[in-house]
Amino acid sequence: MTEIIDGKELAKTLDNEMIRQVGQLKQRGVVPGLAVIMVGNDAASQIYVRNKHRRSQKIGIQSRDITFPWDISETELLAQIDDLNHDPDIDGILVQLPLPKHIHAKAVLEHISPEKDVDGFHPINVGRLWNNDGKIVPSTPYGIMTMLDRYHVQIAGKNALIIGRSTIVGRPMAAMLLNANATVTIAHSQTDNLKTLVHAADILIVAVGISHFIRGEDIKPGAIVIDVGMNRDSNNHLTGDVDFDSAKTVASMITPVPGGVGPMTITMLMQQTINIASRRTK
Ligand SMILES: Nc1nc(=O)c2c([nH]1)NC[C@@H]1CN(c3ccc(C(=O)N[C@@H](CCC(=O)O)C(=O)O)cc3)C=[N+]21
Ligand SMILES: [Mg+2]
Repeated sequence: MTEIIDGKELAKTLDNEMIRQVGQLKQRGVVPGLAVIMVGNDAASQIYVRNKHRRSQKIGIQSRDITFPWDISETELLAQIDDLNHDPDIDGILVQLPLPKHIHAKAVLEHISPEKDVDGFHPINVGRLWNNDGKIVPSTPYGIMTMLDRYHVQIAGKNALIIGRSTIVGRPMAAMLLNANATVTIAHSQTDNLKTLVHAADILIVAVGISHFIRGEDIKPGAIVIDVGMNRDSNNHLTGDVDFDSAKTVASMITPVPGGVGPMTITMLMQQTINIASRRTK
């Protein structure tokens, strides 16, 4: 029987665990604070920021949304980050991506204090993760690791294939699976013989941004399939990188889209804000 990994349901379970954690912090006088900076008014980003705000309120995290017009200068944006870096009420700072072309995203991300970099995109946190000493790590792969853990997937010794090498999913996913003792392969658009690699994968993570890129016939029977894709079809419905219906008949466990990886990304953002707050000393 194929098991559906229900990210939405697991997110609810973890919300309740976080509500308790926040309650304990409040007894110490600590309220976790998350600042989300959005530049411009991209519709998809607005929905995502609103979801984060709602989830924060449910859990008891103080969330501060800061929106700037599309034409804000890089200097102004950096000044806002300086303020938040020094604000004792703020534990986590997230700058919603993508940023406008005239702003150097790399300079902005590197300006965030590594101790408040709740996305885990700062080079210090990237280095810590690859040293198997991660303190704050990217939320999407962390959410995937949490799903694998809570569904009791054995990772050590398994062939894990990640398709996609982005800095927000593929690369940190590889580091986390390596840290968990998988044998890790990263495939990408230049990879030869992808079909052979996919057929050998016990754990398959697909993050390519192409609807139905992987089908049931591609997969090793019994594989665990994690779909990171969030594509919009012609009816504006969300579709994954995996053809769920055919893959479901071959995989032993599989994540749906929506309701799989997406809800867990926000969950891990919240969890890490709480983790940072719990390290406060005063
Ligand atoms: N600095 C930064 N950090 C991010 O983590 C970040 C970002 N910028 N920019 C945009 C993307 C996108 N992203 C999503 C997270 C969760 C869902 C999510 O909850 N999806 C649900 C519902 C989606 C729906 O129905 O529209 C699901 O998959 O079931 C979606 C999108 C985080 N991002
Ligand atoms: Mg740019």
